[in-house]
This record gives sequence, structure tokens and C-alpha cells, in this order.
Amino acid sequence: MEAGESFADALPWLKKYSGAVIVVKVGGHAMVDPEARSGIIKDIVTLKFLGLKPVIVHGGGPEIDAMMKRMGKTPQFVSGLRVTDDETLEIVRMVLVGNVNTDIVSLIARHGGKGVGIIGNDGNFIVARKKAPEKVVMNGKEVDIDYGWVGETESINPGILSLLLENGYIPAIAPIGYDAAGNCFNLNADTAAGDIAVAIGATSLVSLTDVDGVMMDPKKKETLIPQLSVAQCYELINKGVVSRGMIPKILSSISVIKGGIKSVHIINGNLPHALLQELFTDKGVGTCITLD
Ligand SMILES: Nc1ncnc2c1ncn2[C@@H]1O[C@H](COP(=O)(O)OP(=O)(O)O)[C@@H](O)[C@H]1O
Ligand SMILES: CC(=O)N[C@@H](CCC(=O)OP(=O)(O)O)C(=O)O
Repeated sequence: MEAGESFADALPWLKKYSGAVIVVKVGGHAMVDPEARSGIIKDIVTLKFLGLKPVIVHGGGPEIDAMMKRMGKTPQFVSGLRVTDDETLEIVRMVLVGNVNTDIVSLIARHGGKGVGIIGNDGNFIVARKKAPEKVVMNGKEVDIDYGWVGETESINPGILSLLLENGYIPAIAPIGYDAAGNCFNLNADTAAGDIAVAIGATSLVSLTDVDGVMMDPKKKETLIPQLSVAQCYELINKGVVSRGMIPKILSSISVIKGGIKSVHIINGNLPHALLQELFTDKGVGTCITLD
């Protein structure tokens, strides 16, 4: 299709999103392939030049896993959350802040944008507290789980984000929070992205991962669910259709919609230009979650 034609077709969406703040959660699984990672960041820089205000929140689960294994540690997840002991926290910070965040900021620059990397203690951006231990059913047995240094958001202070957005920067946020005593917490990136989207009143949250969206059977592409209401999300969790890393995505989507954001989109970041197609065409490419 001619470029002129595509832009003309996209006009209604360009109007809808003009000046809109869009939180893009870039999952670690969407960034495994360096070319896919670069393509995603290029699309995000494109959003900026089309007049939107993108905010990146990134993960890095597979890279943390790889580093843990190199250091002789075995990753342990419960309900999609990494149980985080002292040493694991050190690895999480090293990988998310030292590797992934700086790489994303460099890619933003490479594609002509101005990126700024931030973590929870920059301008007290994410104030977090320890996630309380909870009882979880594992292999039919109820067990007490202490997640260690896994945190949950206490408050988001969006001041630094507003400053950056008003001055044309693309913020790239690593999901690390801090408490008033300076303790550092490992936050799930989807949960952090949701909390940030609500705190800044974003227009939409788009989560890029390595599957086409929410599926009845993640191994069968044809079982993709294009549209979900909050009630249906609860149903999928209760029926066990959603598992592992999809659990925090769905839980966060529910709280985002309840927090007043109109839509959450879960899409496959490995499909070229999935983000642009989801936002600027009427045939979305993944799962769109709305109130009803
Ligand atoms: N019902 C489901 N539909 C789609 N994916 C699912 C579902 N249940 C579990 N998953 C898993 O969730 C994964 C995505 O979450 P996650 O691994 O945390 O990705 P990311 O690193 O991109 O955040 C998929 O690769 C898939 O294996
Ligand atoms: C508490 C918790 O699980 N934190 C995540 C943070 C990174 C993340 O969420 O990465 P993805 O988006 O790639 O899954 C972790 O340690 O893996």
C-alpha cells in the first residue's frame, strides 16, 4: 500500500491519539531477538514523531533468568512472580538497570528520539513496599510463600515523568521500586506499567509480549481472544486458562481498567509493527481488554 494511502487511512486514529500518553510495556520475551527489540523501539520513536507521548516500561525476565543460570542460581516463579532473595535482587538490578534499560535508551537515540532511563528512586518515582507473604496452592497443597524482595507499588509520583514528557523525552522505566528507608524491590513489569498508566492518566496501555494475545490455548494461535471484558478476565483466571507470566498481565489489566483507563492491549511484539497496527488500524492484532 502507498505510504500516502496508509496515512490517510490512519487519520481517525492520528486525531484520536494526538498528544495522548500511551504506556508501552515491552516484555522481556518480546525483546529476546535484537532485531525485534530494535523494531519495537523504532515504532515507539515513530509514535513520538506522530504526536503521541509514549512512555516505556520494560521487563527483562528471560535476561534475568539467563544471568541467574550463569551464576548458578535456579529461577523460581510463583503466580508469575520471581521469588527474589538478596542475590537475585542484585542480579535483577544489574540486568534491568545496567543492561536492558541502557540498551533501550541507546536504541531510542539510534532511531532519532531522546530517551531517558529512570528507576523507582529517580525523583521518588515509584515508592514500593514488600509484597506480603501469601498462601498459594501448589500441586494440590496449600503452601506459604514469601516472595522475598518482590514489591508492590505504594505510590507513584509522576512529577519527573511530566517533566520529561513536556520536554519531548521518551522515558524508559525499569520496574524497580524503593521504600523510604532505601530498600529496593523487584516489581513485576506489567504490574508497574499498570500502576504508572493509572497514576498518569494514560489513554491506553499496550503490553508487548511473545504471544499473539490472550488465548484459550497458548499453543494454538487460532484460539486468540480478540476482545475481553473485566468479568471475562476474572473467569479466565478462575478457570486456569491464564497461567505463568499472563497472570500479572491480566490482573494488572483489570486494575488499570478499574482505574479509569479505557483499554489495555496485549499484543505480539515479535510481529513487525504490531504496535502501530494495533493503535492505527481498525483490525487490532491482539487482545483488547475493556470494561465490558
Ligand atoms: N491463556 C494464555 N494466553 C497467552 N499466553 C499465556 C496464557 N497463559 C499463559 N501464557 C504465557 O504467558 C507468557 C507471556 O508472559 P511472560 O512470559 O511474562 O512474557 P513477557 O516477558 O513478555 O512479559 C506467554 O509466553 C505464555 O506462555
Ligand atoms: C517480581 C517479578 O517477577 N519481577 C520481574 C521483573 C521483570 C519482568 O517483569 O520482566 P518481563 O516483563 O519480561 O516478565 C522478574 O524478576 O522477572
